[in-house]
Amino acid sequence: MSPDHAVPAAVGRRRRIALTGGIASGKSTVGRLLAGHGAMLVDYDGLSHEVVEPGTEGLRLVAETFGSEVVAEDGGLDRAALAGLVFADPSGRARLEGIIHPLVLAEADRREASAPPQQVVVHDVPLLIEADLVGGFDVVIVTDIDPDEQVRRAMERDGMSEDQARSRLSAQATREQRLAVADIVIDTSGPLSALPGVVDGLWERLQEVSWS
Ligand SMILES: CC(C)(COP(=O)(O)OP(=O)(O)OC[C@H]1O[C@@H](n2cnc3c(N)ncnc32)[C@H](O)[C@@H]1O)[C@@H](O)C(=O)NCCC(=O)NCCS
Ligand SMILES: Nc1ncnc2c1ncn2[C@@H]1O[C@H](COP(=O)(O)OP(=O)(O)OP(=O)(O)O)[C@@H](O)[C@H]1O
Repeated sequence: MSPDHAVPAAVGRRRRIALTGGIASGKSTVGRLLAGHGAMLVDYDGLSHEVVEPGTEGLRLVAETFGSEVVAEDGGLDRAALAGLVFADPSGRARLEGIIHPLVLAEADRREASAPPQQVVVHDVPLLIEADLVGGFDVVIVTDIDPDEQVRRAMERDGMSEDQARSRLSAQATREQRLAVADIVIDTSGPLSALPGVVDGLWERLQEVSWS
């Protein structure tokens, strides 16, 4: 955790925390550990998959926009085919985001609305900066590692080629842009085994926030 970033006094009823970071920077791992402490976790990547499941309006709109080549034989979304299109083409990516983001944001609101008033709600939002969502949260947590290590981890976790990993990275905000909006920075460059202890400290720090 960076000592340079003070946690601000928070506003609002529920304790709304944004957890962001670039691809394979460790967001989901930190999010799961926070959920283990009692936070409600709203996983935007997970929601972005749910809103295009077979039979959804989301999948219908994506197929209408990008054509049958992005629909797999089983009727589900061919995610690899769609990734190949949109990460090579910013205008295609903007069209996809125009379909997916409103659906994800509406569902995220619904999930949060089911939480009790004092609940800490952690929104795992990969594109917090890109989608201009920073202002809606009490605290912004950023998972941070060197971009070359992100590429290595994405390749190992997802079986991506280096080109594929780098094209996702270049579709995202820069490390500097993220650090500029962070209230709390979690350095995930260490071993995975060190992260539970780091998140224990993070949880304690969140208890000290003066929520109003
Ligand atoms: C193109 C798609 C089908 C590729 O699917 P795939 O299973 O390979 O990736 P998945 O959705 O699991 O995302 C993995 C990671 O890729 C990165 N990523 C995803 N979408 C984007 C995007 N539009 N811009 C930049 N990075 C992105 C994020 O770091 C994310 O954590 C998918 O990423 C997608 O639908 N993207 C648009 C929706 C979106 O913006 N999702 C981000 C969270 S709301
Ligand atoms: N110290 C560490 N902290 C977090 N993750 C680590 C660490 N060391 C290795 N990893 C690995 O890095 C990979 C990426 O982690 P994770 O899935 O949490 O990232 P993410 O930011 O949620 O990724 P994405 O946005 O692409 O879904 C995982 O395979 C994880 O096990």
